[in-house]
Amino acid sequence: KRQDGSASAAPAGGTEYLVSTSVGGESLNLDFDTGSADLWVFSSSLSSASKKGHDIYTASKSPTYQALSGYTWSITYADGSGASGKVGTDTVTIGGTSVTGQAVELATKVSSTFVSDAADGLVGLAFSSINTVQPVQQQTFFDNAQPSLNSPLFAAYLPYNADGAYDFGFIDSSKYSGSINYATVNSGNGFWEFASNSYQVGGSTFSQSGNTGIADTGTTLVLMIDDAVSNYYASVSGASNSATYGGYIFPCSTSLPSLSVDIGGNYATIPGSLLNFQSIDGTNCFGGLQSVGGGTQNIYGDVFFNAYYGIFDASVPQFGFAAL
Ligand SMILES: CC[C@H](C)[C@H](NC(=O)[C@H](C)NC(=O)[C@@H](CCSC)NC[C@@H](N)Cc1ccccc1)C(=O)O
Repeated sequence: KRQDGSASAAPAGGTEYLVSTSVGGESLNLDFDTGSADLWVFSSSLSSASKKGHDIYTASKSPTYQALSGYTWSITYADGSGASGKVGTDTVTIGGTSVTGQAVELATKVSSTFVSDAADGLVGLAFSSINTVQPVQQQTFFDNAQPSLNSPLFAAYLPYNADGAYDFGFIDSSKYSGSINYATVNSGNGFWEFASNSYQVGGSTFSQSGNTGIADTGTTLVLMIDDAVSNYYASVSGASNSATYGGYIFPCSTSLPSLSVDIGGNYATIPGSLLNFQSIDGTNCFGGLQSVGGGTQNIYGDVFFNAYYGIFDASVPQFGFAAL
């Protein structure tokens, strides 16, 4: 099948990776998000204030756009951000993979964080069961593309501070080293979710039995339960949980321990060097591991993918990971 392809993902300000995507022949920089299932774009229907700094999709300029009249969407994300609007279909092309009749969700409202964010919208790559379109739920780009791919999978290559890629339909052996470990995915909540029963800080092992992990390329950091976060920073000299900065900070000169997380029975190890997210003021730095806020779902975001090539395989479904 000829639709396999790779799309380049550029790091935007260190907080996300954006992929240049063609929607009805119009080019937009979209955030590929394995933690949600709506493909939505900044549209001409937004207020001019909301459009500021963004590429905009104008349905009337696309010869292939078809309105789905009366259809709406509305999404809320874990960080409190959200967007809503109307729906149509159009041809969406990502790298070498093209889907005709893809549901394209036109934002008529976006929350303030999206206005200031670099992305011109999101491509949801979680399971279509959590797509928010009403009255008829729509399929993700990946679900629509699957029949034309060699294998029903895509892979995320998101190296630190360097251009990455999303590979559709194939696993690129030049993008990782060693072997791939796989975890069985439970798609019951609509996520690429798997068992994550323990973790290691430096050489110490801690249990979090019954907890899960979610592979979420749309989340910047690694977000874990409070116990894991406090156990980690207990071994970071000078660390403190800052209300001002909304998370753990520490002296930038501190060397950080590695963090290993159990993914379906195998550990993935994130080196300490990747867990210093960014400098706040030259003296203190903000950690790449922060609290998920509650519940038993850990979110393994871009900081995880900075260390591992992630394989999202719908055939089982399963999540594979291999060291970069
Ligand atoms: C409060 C919202 C809860 C979390 C839930 N929403 C979700 O789970 C949505 C689909 N997913 C998300 O909020 C998270 C995964 C949460 S795991 C429980 N991923 C998507 C997020 N990274 C997208 C994003 C990208 C860039 C900037 C901001 C946000 C719901 O609608 O009920």
